[in-house]
Parts: sequence; C-alpha cells; structure tokens
Amino acid sequence: MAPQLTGAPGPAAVAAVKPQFHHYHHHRLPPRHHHPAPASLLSKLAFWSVCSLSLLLAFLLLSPSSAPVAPHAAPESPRRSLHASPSSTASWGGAAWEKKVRASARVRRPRGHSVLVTGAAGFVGCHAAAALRRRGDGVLGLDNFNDYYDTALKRGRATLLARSGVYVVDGDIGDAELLAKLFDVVPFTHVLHLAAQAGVRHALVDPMSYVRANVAGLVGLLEAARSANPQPAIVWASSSSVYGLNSHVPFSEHDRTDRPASLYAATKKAGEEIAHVYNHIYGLSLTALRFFTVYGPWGRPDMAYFFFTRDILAGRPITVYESAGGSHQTTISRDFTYIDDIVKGCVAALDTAGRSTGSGGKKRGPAPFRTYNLGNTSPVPVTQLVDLLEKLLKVKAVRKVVKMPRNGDVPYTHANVSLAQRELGYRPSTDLQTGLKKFVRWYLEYYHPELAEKQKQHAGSNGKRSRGRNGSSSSAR
Ligand SMILES: O=C(O)[C@H]1O[C@H](OP(=O)(O)OP(=O)(O)OC[C@H]2O[C@@H](n3ccc(=O)[nH]c3=O)[C@H](O)[C@@H]2O)[C@H](O)[C@@H](O)[C@H]1O
Repeated sequence: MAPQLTGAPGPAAVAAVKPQFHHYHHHRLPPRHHHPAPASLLSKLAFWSVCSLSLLLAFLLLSPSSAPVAPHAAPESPRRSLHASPSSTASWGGAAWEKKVRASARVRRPRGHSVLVTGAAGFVGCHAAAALRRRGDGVLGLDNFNDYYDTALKRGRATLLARSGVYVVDGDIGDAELLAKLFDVVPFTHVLHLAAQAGVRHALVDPMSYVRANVAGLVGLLEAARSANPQPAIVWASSSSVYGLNSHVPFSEHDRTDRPASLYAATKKAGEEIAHVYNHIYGLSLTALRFFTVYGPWGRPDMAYFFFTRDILAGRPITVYESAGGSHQTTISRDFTYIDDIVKGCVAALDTAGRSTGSGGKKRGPAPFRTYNLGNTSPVPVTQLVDLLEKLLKVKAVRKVVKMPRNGDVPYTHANVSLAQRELGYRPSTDLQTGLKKFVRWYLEYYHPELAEKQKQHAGSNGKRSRGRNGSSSSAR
C-alpha cells in the first residue's frame, strides 16, 4: 500500500523539488488611531512603554513554559522552544493559507472522510496520510518538525505529501489557537492523531518532552476536538509498550497495562486513560491503536533496525542486547510490524469508528471507545534481525553483545490481534525478511544511491547468469 513513498528519491532530489511554502503571520494588530499629542504626554508614554517592554522581556526570559530545555541541548545552550525545530518557520493564518488548508482537506470520493493527520511528517503519519489521499479522502497534515531526529527526513516526507496534494501545516498540537482555527476552517470528520514523542530509551534523556507531547499535547488535541462542531472521531497511536512487565503472551487487550517499564509507556498509558475521560464526559469517539515496533521505508532513525543498518554499513560496532536473566524469556525479541500493515490498520480503524455524539462541548449519548493491538503476531529475536540485515546489506556486523540495561526496554513483545482481525479486518501480511528487504532498498536509494545502483547491477547480472543456467532465458535462443 505505502510503496508509493517507498521508491522515493533521496535527500538531494527531494531538496531540489522542495516547494515554496508561504508563511503568513497570524498576529493581527488592532488598527492604530493617530491623534496629535502634547510633548509631556509623549514622554510619559515613552517612559511607560520602556517599563512595559522591560517587564515583558524579563517575563519571557524567566517563564518556565516559554523556555524548556531543548533535546540534546547542553544546559548552557540558548533557550528555544522544544516543540518546534530550530529551522521551524511555524506561522499560519490569512486567506491564502486557509484556501490551502481547505483544498488539502477537500474530500474527493463519495462518503469519503476529511481527516486531520497530526504528526503527518512522521514515519507512520506520512504513510497513512498518503494512503488516505490516494483513495480520495481529504487530508490535512499537522507537524511541528521538531529536531528529535533529522528534520531533513521529515521535510522530505512532507515534500512527498505536498506532491500528492497533502498540505502539512507547520504547527504544534500544543497551540490551542491554531487547533481551534483548523477545526473552524474545516469540519473534519476524523482525526488520526499520530503526533507524539516516540522512543523508549530517549525518555531517560528528556523526560519532560514525553509529558509535553504525549500528555499535554493529547489533552490539547482532545480539548479542541470536543469543542469542534461537528466533533470528529479520533483514532490515535498508543503503543505495545503499555504492556510493560506483563508476562502473559501473546499480549491481549485484556492483559494488565498498569506496570509500564518506561516513562514513554507511562505517558501512552496515561493517554489511554485521558482518552476515556473525553469519551465519557464529551461523547468523543476514541480508538487507541497499540502499535508493535513499526518499521519500513522512511522509518525513524532512532529505532534499532534503522541505526543498525547505518552502523553496519559504516563498519561501526552495534550494541545488541541480550536478556539480563531472571525473566522466563532468554532472547530479546520484538513483534516487528511492517508499515503497510499498520497503515491498513489505521485506515480500517478510521472507517469503522462510530461518530462522536457531542455537540457544543456537551455529550449527547454514548460514543465508541475502542482499543486494538496492531502487531505482526510473530516475534523475531533481535539477533535474527541483525542476521537478516547482514544478508541484505552484504556486510558483516560488528556485534557488541551486552546485557540489556535498565533503560525502559522490555525483553519481549508479541501481539494477539484477534480483536483487530474481528472488528477491523486487520490481517498483517508482511514478514520481517520481506519488509526489511523493502526498507534496505529504500535506505540505500535514499542515503547511498551509488551503492543501490551497484546492488541492482549485481542482482541483474546474477539473474542473467541463473536464467542462462536454466536455459529459460530468451537471450539463450
Ligand atoms: O512498539 C512500540 O510501542 C515501540 O516500538 C519501538 O520501540 P522498540 O520496540 O523498543 O524498538 P527499538 O527501539 O527499535 O528496539 C528494538 C529492539 O532492539 C533492541 N536494541 C535497541 C537498541 C540497541 O542499541 N540495541 C538493541 O539490541 C531493543 O532492546 C529492542 O528489543 C519504538 O521505538 C517506540 O517508539 C514504540 O513505538
């Protein structure tokens, strides 16, 4: 499904076609009225202006909410917003901007949805937005392009979406004014909420970013949605990590989720409880999807399969965790799930989401509240993931095997997807080898086009040779 994004060009080519984004400032200054004023009045005015400006400056510098510490930033670094990337040009508003927003969200098929996709420049977001757009749904993206990982990759994804007619607004889910404006301009039928602070281990480095994006950000989005008219149905990304220390396998939606092993997991679990509140009080239709280690082309560079690939190619050692013992599992394994399967699950969840029932911020009746596992149902040891990468990259990895540190990782994940199968028609169909092959092909084309070309030629000449041996090639005649 997603391969339209799969064979996309690398950073250089993407930059070459980078569209000119138009930015409009939303500050509307009140009209000025000019009256001649006496000199004493003018000097008083000047004095008080200086005082007010100084106070404002002091407030801005000291206010904790306006000056969070940036991820990876040394304490002495200049303060800037955590949400937006340093290159962010986040600004919005104006008639032309609204026109662009409306055009992107315009539905192009009978009974199609109009979907706001948050985190649209993210990995799952870009694939899901592209799939929805391909079938004629109206899609508007929203992303803050933060610098948790390479912003060029995020801009590249947004550029591809722009080419297919999806506009990604550069803005933050924490911006209540922007969200209110978006719901005002477009009567969204659905929200696919994928904007989040991802990554299990990074929570040790920057815990507050998880609280801001996954708790405060979610509440901001739900606040905007419950006040919207009509209220949209919301499908959002929870995580397999909510199962935490649960040892009952495969993980079912009925299993315990009250023992998270990481702050990331705890914020996702908190999100599930918060969602319940908005369903209960305001009648919002809410569906949480527990994703299991999603991988594929245009993936996230902070995930193991991605940086293992990078480091193996560079000849750098990779750290492979093995069980720290004490648990009944001996091998660290993940239920790696291919992006196309996840996208199918997202789309099915949107299609089957019943309506929100509230209006004017008031609940009018019960609304759906659902939770589904979206996994692959087939856990693979991380050591085997490395074996597969070695085979596909044709490079031997330099493995450094260490006991899994207590960094928030859990030893094992395995999804039971029978509920999603029954209610969403979800059937994952890509095994790890097939999915990794597609990832590696994309990775080489994107980062190492010369290597990709070499591999292609090698595969071509091998193909010719083997056809020759079989005597079935037309060139043998
Ligand atoms: O399903 C989820 O909800 C989560 O999936 C993903 O988390 P994980 O399943 O932990 O994937 P990922 O980090 O790629 O580690 C994969 C394996 O490599 C092991 N691992 C990791 C690093 C390392 O240096 N060595 C190593 O062996 C590691 O111990 C693990 O066994 C998302 O990142 C997360 O955002 C969330 O969506």
